[in-house]
This record gives sequence, C-alpha cells and structure tokens, in this order.
Amino acid sequence: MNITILGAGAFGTALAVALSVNGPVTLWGRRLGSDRQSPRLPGVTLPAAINLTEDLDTALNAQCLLLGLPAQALGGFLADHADALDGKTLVSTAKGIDLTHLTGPSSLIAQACPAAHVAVLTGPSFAADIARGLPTALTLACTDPKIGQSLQHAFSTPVLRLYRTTDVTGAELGGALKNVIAIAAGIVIGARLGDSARAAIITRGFAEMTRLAVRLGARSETLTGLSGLGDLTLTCTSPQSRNFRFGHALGEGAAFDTTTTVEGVATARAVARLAERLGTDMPIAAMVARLADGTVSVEKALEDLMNRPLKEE
Ligand SMILES: NC(=O)C1=CN([C@@H]2O[C@H](COP(=O)(O)OP(=O)(O)OC[C@H]3O[C@@H](n4cnc5c(N)ncnc54)[C@H](O)[C@@H]3O)[C@@H](O)[C@H]2O)C=CC1
Ligand SMILES: O=C(CO)COP(=O)(O)O
Repeated sequence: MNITILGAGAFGTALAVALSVNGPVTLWGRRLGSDRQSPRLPGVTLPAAINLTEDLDTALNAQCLLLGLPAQALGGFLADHADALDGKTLVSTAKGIDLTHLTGPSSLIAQACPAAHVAVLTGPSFAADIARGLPTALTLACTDPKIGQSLQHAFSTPVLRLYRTTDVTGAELGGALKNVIAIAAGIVIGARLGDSARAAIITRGFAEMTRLAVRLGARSETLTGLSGLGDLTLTCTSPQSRNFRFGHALGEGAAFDTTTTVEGVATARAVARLAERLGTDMPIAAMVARLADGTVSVEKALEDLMNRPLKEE
C-alpha cells in the first residue's frame, strides 16, 4: 500500500519511521527541508525509505493518507484541501474534539470528504517510543471491516501490533478524552496531592470518558481497550505526556511552553460545552476547562471536586 503521512510533527514523523520498514513512505510537512534529523524527535535519523516533501500536490498523490495534524488544525486543513482528499482512504491520528464543531476527527473528515474512506489510528503510543522501535500496540478503527483489516495489516510491523475495531466513535473519543484526564492527573501530582489522588482521577476520569462516549454512540467495551483505558493509563502516568506535563505545571504554578501541542486544553473546553448541551455530568473535564481558562484556582477547583454531593460509584 502506497502510504503518505501529512504532518511531519512528532507523531507523523514517528509513524513514517515505523512504517518505512514495510516499504517506501512519503512524509509531507510545511517546512520540512531535507534534513533527516527531525527537530520533533531528537536523536532520530529518518531512514532513506522515507521520501520527504514540502510539495502537497506530490504528497496527495497517494490513495492512503495518514493525517498527522492536531485535532484543532484538522478542520481547516480538510476545508482547504477537500477536493484533493475526497475519495481517498484518510486515517486520522488526531486525539481531540474540534472546538468549533464539537465533533471528533472522523466526523470532520466525513463532512469535508463524503466520498472518503475514514479510519482512526489511536492508542497508547508515545512518538519517541515508536520512533525508537519499542514494542507498541495501537487500535485501528474503521466502520468498514474489510478496509479496517487491510489497514491493520498495512500498518502492522514486528514492533507495531494493531488491533482493529469498527467502533470509530469509541476509539477516537477514548484518545481525545484521555488527554483531558491526563491534564487533571498532572495537576494533582504537580500540586503534590499524591498518587492516591491521581488514582482517583484516573478511575473517576475513566468513568467520565465512558459516560460521554456511550452518550455519543460508542460501545462501552471499546473504552476498556487500548484506545481508552490503555491510553489513559499511559498518559496519566508518564512525564513523556505533554498533557500530563501541562497539568503538572498548572498544579505547581509553573510556566509551560505554549508552542507545545497539548490537545487536552481545547478538548476540555469542547467537552464542557458538549456536557452542558447533553446534560452529561463531566466534573473532571469541567474542572480542567476552568483551570485552563484561569477562572479558578487549583485549590478551589479541587475543593469543589471533593465537595460534590456523595453518590453511588
Ligand atoms: N506525540 C505523540 O506522542 C502522539 C501524538 N498523537 C496525536 O497526533 C496528533 C499530532 O500530534 P504531534 O505530532 O505530537 O504534534 P506536533 O506538535 O509534534 O506536530 C504537529 C504537526 O502538525 C503541523 N500542522 C499544524 N497545523 C497544520 C496545518 N494547518 N497544516 C499543515 N500542518 C499543520 C505542524 O506543523 C506540526 O508539524 C495530535 O492529535 C496528538 O494527540 C498521537 C499519539 C502519540
Ligand atoms: O497520545 C499520546 C500517547 O498515547 C501522546 O500524549 P501527549 O499528547 O500527552 O504527549
């Protein structure tokens, strides 16, 4: 399968490195140059099997396109290039909910490119781990079982083991919502509230993820898989996670590099709006949105979370 990756960020570049063992891969980026040392993946040299290009027309010449853009950039990119993208197989890696449309990447793609085959590649996977060839398991979600199986085989390697599902909604929401909970986990650790508090955030955060995802049409069992619980566990427990690190800085009152991609901030705001519209209780996500907007102190936010009415688990 002729694979092109759009977006030479950390994850797009890591996937190019990983998938290039199966054959030539084209990697497109806006300001890519010809240097085979990626600024997003320090210490990683891009293999010769990766064709680097800044020419989008060349890049769009493939039938299967992996979209390595962040969730909040995806809608604009699709709008700008819908004609060239429509009818192709488009695989999103974005983990977020679009703040304008309050929908996940697969809906953005389907709306912009109604004739495209849509899939999502998600799950517990740090770009640096993938680029170093460390064993990783991912979820490939596609409503068409045959296309899903074809992509699963095309993207699997000796160190990249893909599981497939037809529950695109569940898979993409798991990847998006875990980022919000990871910020909350970082906050409690940054505020020195301890590992027990983090365990509570992870557990109750998983309940919130599942509640909203099922409300939006997901299968609950999808959230117990790699794309939900797996990615939640990884992202809430590792400083490799930018969402966790952002929350940690928030919790300790430290500055954070605003040029870093932290999908959970916009997604927390999107979730807060969705929850209000749907009447779905999402207290941790609402707390993260308020803290990200600076409308409440960490102390007050955590106090409010603890003082909510007692309920059954
Ligand atoms: N970094 C990681 O470990 C992982 C990231 N992801 C997901 O992959 C997605 C991308 O994240 P990263 O690659 O980590 O971010 P990044 O910040 O490293 O790279 C984002 C890339 O997208 C490009 N981009 C942004 N807006 C664009 C536009 N309008 N047109 C063209 N290119 C544009 C940027 O130039 C940059 O190269 C996110 O949704 C993230 O959650 C998923 C799994 C792991
Ligand atoms: O999605 C990821 C790991 O699965 C990467 O997490 P961060 O975006 O928090 O770095």
